[in-house]
Amino acid sequence: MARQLIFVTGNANKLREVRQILAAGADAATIDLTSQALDLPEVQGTTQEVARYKVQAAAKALNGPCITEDTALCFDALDGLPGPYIKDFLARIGHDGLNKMLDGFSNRRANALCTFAYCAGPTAEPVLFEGRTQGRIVPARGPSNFGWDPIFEVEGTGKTYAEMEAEQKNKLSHRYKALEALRRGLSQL
Ligand SMILES: O=c1[nH]c(=O)c2ncn([C@@H]3O[C@H](COP(=O)(O)OP(=O)(O)OP(=O)(O)O)[C@@H](O)[C@H]3O)c2[nH]1
Ligand SMILES: [Mg+2]
Repeated sequence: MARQLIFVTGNANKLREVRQILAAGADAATIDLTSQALDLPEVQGTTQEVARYKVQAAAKALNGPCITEDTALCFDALDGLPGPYIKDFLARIGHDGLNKMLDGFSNRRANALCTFAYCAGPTAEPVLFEGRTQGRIVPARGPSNFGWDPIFEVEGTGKTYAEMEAEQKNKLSHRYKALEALRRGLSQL
């Protein structure tokens, strides 16, 4: 029987990709997803601390099981920053500003890190599932429909996420890899 899960997110783009990835999976029937947008505090810390805190707050608010997702964009030259703070950086300095941040460095490598967190209920310990995709930061190319997609060129493809069709992004993305880990992990819980 399919496991019923509430995905707590306020980000419609994340939800769309998660639904697409689940629908394309071989075992599409194993997760039955609904979603809810809750305004949750997001603490500062490592990506893992942010993820744990957020899913626990969501499970308390819902008084039941749920998943949350956190996406970090980690620059090698900045030892992983902006990381989980990418949302504020993007909102304040945009694609150009993020590119300029790296102009003083020879290394423009970055990785996109997706962390799904599952929490079984208000007092349960969160379980985390990560997926990472390597790339580099480039001047924006492709449609600006989703966050920093136009400035993240995926290693080995010559394309930014924004230049890819949904099918291509959803087969190699940080979110796809984390969702695969979540699927495997949940089947063992
Ligand atoms: O170009 C992109 N391609 C992606 O694949 C992607 N995934 C997330 N993001 C953006 O990175 C920040 C993460 O922040 P975030 O994880 O806290 O998300 P959020 O606050 O929007 O939603 P949520 O916390 O309610 O789930 C936000 O600005 C998101 O829009 C992406 N941008
Ligand atoms: Mg958020």
